[in-house]
Amino acid sequence: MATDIVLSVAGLAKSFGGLKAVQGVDFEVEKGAIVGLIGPNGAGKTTTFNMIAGELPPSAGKIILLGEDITGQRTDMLYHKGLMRTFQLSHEYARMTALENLAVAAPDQTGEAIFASWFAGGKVRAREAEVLDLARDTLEFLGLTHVADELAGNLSGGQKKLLEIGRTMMNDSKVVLLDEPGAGVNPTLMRKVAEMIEQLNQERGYTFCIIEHDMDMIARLCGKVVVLAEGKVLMEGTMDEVRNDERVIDAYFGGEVV
Ligand SMILES: Nc1ncnc2c1ncn2[C@@H]1O[C@H](COP(=O)(O)OP(=O)(O)OP(=O)(O)O)[C@@H](O)[C@H]1O
Repeated sequence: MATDIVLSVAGLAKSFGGLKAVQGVDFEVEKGAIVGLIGPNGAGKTTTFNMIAGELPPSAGKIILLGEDITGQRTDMLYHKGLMRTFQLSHEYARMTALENLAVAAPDQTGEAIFASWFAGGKVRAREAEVLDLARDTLEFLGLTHVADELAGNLSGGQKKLLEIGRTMMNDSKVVLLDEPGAGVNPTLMRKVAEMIEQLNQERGYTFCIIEHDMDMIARLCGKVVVLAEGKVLMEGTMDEVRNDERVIDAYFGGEVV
């Protein structure tokens, strides 16, 4: 395998009873790339993410992260290997503040999630002070400093999306799977989310794989787009190639020009 491939899936498949949700999917994500994973509802995109992120065991196939076979490894193991995902519906801790939500996403010095020890009492350790500093810096990067002490449950949908991206920054994740970062976000915030992704990609070297239904966002961000339909890769190419492909127009866009 070429060294510049950070993530690859080969023959990835998942069945739920008799339903073949994902049927032998292959694609590669190059280091420093932003790859789009698109397709109509029910195409198998989230199921593919769930398998890569260790939430669902594949029925068949292989997942290679940074040269290592990670097929079937759990989410927490992958977290320590620098792979994180965000969710279509944000997964914030509603009764914790925005700052605390980021702090608990950081690993502690031993590499364990800091969450377990966070509220254990005792004096604040040096690492916790460090984590709080990083959480504050991350909030500043996200433009969320003004809501640092607000309960995460009270944030807007868009602010919660930004917080999700912030969680991946607390672990300095190098490979990030974003599941619909634009869903439920207003156009202004959508541009901001796209800017954050570009900044993390260009300035911090993060590699992204993004599921998104907003084609403008995909066109803006992604060099390569992988199109799934009925659990299979229909094609991959640039957004221009994808837009003009008859199979994609038929399968994904119902015959209408994108
Ligand atoms: N846990 C599950 N049990 C049974 N069927 C499932 C399960 N998860 C997904 N499916 C089915 O697998 C297929 C693929 O679903 P998936 O969520 O991966 O699609 P998707 O491309 O992400 O769709 P969307 O764009 O609507 O989010 C669908 O038919 C869905 O109903």
